[in-house]
Amino acid sequence: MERPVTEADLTFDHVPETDQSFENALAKARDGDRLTVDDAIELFTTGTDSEGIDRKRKDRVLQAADHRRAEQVGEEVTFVANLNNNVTTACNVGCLFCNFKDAAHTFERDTEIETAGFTKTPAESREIVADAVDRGIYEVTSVSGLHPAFALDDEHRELLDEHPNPKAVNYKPPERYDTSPGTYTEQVSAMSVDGAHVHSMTPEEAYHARRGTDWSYEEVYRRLKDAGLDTVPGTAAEILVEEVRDVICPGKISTDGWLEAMEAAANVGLGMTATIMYGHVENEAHRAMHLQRIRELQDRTGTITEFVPLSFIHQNTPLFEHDVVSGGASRHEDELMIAVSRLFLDNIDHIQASWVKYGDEQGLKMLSCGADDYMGTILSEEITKRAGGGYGEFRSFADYVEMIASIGRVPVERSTDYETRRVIDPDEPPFGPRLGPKADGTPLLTLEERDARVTPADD
Ligand SMILES: C[S@@+](CC[C@H](N)C(=O)[O-])C[C@H]1O[C@@H](n2cnc3c(N)ncnc32)[C@H](O)[C@@H]1O
Ligand SMILES: Nc1c(NC[C@H](O)[C@H](O)[C@H](O)CO)[nH]c(=O)[nH]c1=O
Ligand SMILES: N[C@@H](Cc1ccc(O)cc1)C(=O)O
Ligand code: SF4
Repeated sequence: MERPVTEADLTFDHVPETDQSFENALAKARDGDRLTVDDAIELFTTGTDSEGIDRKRKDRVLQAADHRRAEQVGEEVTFVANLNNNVTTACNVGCLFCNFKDAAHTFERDTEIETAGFTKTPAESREIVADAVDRGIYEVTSVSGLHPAFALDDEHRELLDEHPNPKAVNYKPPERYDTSPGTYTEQVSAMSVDGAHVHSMTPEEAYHARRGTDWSYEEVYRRLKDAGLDTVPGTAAEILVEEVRDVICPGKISTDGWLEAMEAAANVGLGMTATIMYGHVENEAHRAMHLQRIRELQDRTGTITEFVPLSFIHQNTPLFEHDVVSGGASRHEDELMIAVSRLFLDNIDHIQASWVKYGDEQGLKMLSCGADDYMGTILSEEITKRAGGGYGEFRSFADYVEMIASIGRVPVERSTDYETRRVIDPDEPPFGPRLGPKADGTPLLTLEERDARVTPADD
């Protein structure tokens, strides 16, 4: 049954209305012309001239995107041997789509409440990454809550300790907490084990890492790069339109702030991904405007290696629990999101299909709707799982090769920046990984499989 939508009620200035026609927009997409926001709205809605998604028109959009993918990047499907290591769930930003966070006061020493979350010290992060590097991974993705004790580095810590109003800058000293996350630079350098690629520090985290100072984002990212940061995850983007952010994440960095931080990361020579988190309160006009902001950013920087559509996982989130939304995107909307991203973002080579969000079967389908990257092994997942997603936390190279070969495409192991690639022959197991400092072709196993291997038999 449809749940009633509450009053906050979502009357938006931007609505999916255009002077364009679906057929014109599709013709432009097929010809490779640069699409406008109106064109994208027509493709997302399969025509604003009719209600709902028209299946036949949708299939034509997906075909155009699949065709563009083949022209632009060929038949290879890439993936990476990586680990997610999130440092802390402590966060007070209060995004209404998020259930990853735990209220920061539950982590304090003198509280009666037992926290449901976690914080890792830099030494703990290092151990987790070192163990995964031994298993063959070579990238660590690390995104975290904005723990009030986190500082960029020792100098930032001193400034925060001397700040006249620490509360105003969301700071409490590490002594107040059971476990201290240390500083961002300590965490980044701890995770750079044996040259593992560190993919971390979203614009929202970079904002936290300069709070209470007059440092530029360039200054922050430069220090992080010196500590071992390699690339930046373009999450925290959500929908880059203020009227949507006002509803789903009023406490978060603004659209302009996000763009400024990303441009600064690019200016100091860091590569990055970009994302959209869709399927909640936004409409097709917002999705199209978001794509335009990403395309303009890439025109200025050229440093975005891939675009990752993140389908909103609704089950355990405040937006769903408070009846602001009645669910996430439909399968048709998911497919159109991938396809229109491919057609609109003519300056970004790779579109990722996230199996964490879509599952294996639908993730695989996305590879024929415009996507050409199939994410990574990740070994651990907290954000989607806590939101109620149930598609698991690990894909082995054997799974990847089997799935990709089953749709007649070519499995390719890649580095995070796509600079290094290894084409895998599905007839030549074991499949690896092979690109990491300790990756020798031994298959990555689930922890259970690994334990079963090293535990001697009882009898
Ligand atoms: C959980 S945050 C962690 C990093 C940092 N706190 C930040 O906001 O950038 C990372 C991203 O996860 C995504 N995310 C969070 N909750 C989600 C949900 N319920 N469904 C889909 N994506 C979600 C959002 O795009 C968010 O920016
Ligand atoms: N799409 C999701 C990712 N993507 C991260 C990738 O695996 C990889 O780090 C990136 O391609 C850079 O090389 N990670 C998640 O945890 N959840 C996702 O939905
Ligand atoms: N997709 C991001 C990383 C990420 C995405 C979603 C998550 O839930 C967590 C992390 C990137 O590749 O840059
Ligand atoms: S999305 Fe990030 S900033 Fe927002 S509440 Fe979740 S962890 Fe905090």
